[in-house]
Amino acid sequence: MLEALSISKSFTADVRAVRRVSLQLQPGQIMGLVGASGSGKSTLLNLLAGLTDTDTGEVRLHGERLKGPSEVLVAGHPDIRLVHQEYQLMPNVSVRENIAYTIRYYEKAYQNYRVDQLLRICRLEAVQDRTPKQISGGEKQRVAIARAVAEKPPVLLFDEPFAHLDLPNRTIVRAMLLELVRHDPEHQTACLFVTHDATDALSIADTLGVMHQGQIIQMGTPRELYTAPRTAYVARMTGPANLIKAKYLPQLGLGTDPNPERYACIRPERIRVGLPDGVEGVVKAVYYKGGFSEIEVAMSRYVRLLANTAEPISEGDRVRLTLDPAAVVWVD
Ligand SMILES: Nc1ncnc2c1ncn2[C@@H]1O[C@H](COP(=O)(O)OP(=O)(O)OP(=O)(O)O)[C@@H](O)[C@H]1O
Repeated sequence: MLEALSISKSFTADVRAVRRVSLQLQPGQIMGLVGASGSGKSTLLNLLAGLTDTDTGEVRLHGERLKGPSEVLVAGHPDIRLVHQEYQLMPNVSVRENIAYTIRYYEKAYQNYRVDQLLRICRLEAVQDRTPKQISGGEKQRVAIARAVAEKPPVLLFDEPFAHLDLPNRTIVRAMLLELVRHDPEHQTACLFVTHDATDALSIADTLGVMHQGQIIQMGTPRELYTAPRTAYVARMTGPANLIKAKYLPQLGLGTDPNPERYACIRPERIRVGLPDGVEGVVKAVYYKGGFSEIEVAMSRYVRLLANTAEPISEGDRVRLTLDPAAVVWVD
């Protein structure tokens, strides 16, 4: 198990990149951390991997304190693999050799078996003899993951595994991570990844944390964070959200709060479109999403709402929206 006990890291007096972060990562668990650019995600990963010294607090692996780079000759720990955004592949050898390199001390027959298995899971069989220069960004990302998991490390850390990938590649990488982490009963890997986009995190993480200004401000299951965000920031980081001041709720057919400036969060899919008793508004924008359209509706001078509809709809149309009181979550 990998544990962070109130770890902090400052670069200068006013750049406190990570502030008193605590977490526990168990074997077989996939944890996602979502945060905006600069929220401290990469710094936290480096602290957890033993590649940066903590100022205060400690990281523990299997119950033992992880030494920082100032205390050891070679920074890091053999049981923890960190996959960077830059992939760090060896440029002049083939994909196959890149993957085999991490398990070069194993018997040849096992090496071949394991590399074949990873090439298959990561869908790299067709490009195995090419060098990294001759493959796409998505393929490079998959080689980097294959390399990291080859030796079945107990802890895998990923910096933005889905960044720079197109939709088909995101889907492949997502399925790969699940297969590699979950479907090997003998080697339960603990996996943590950071991302600025919660879409993938919501679908594969068992536990999701939201980072803001160096702190994890809320942690729970993806469903908990999506349906019960405690702050407006968590609501926005985990998906599309209507954040409406309490004073505007009565005009939308909802009860209000004693504090008129308090925000209510309502997810777009909780708003019904087109019921006869709804409140009327004017469609200002239509974003086609495939199975449905997200529409932006002006309800008054001060209130615009996002809602979803599968019906054909155009800018300028008048629509009626019905807000379910049970869908309101008060946030700070
Ligand atoms: N080596 C460094 N020296 C000084 N400041 C740093 C250093 N590394 C990071 N920072 C600062 O620490 C804060 C957190 O940076 P970090 O890279 O951890 O954020 P991040 O959430 O990973 O961002 P991104 O998503 O843009 O990669 C930022 O304000 C950054 O400018």
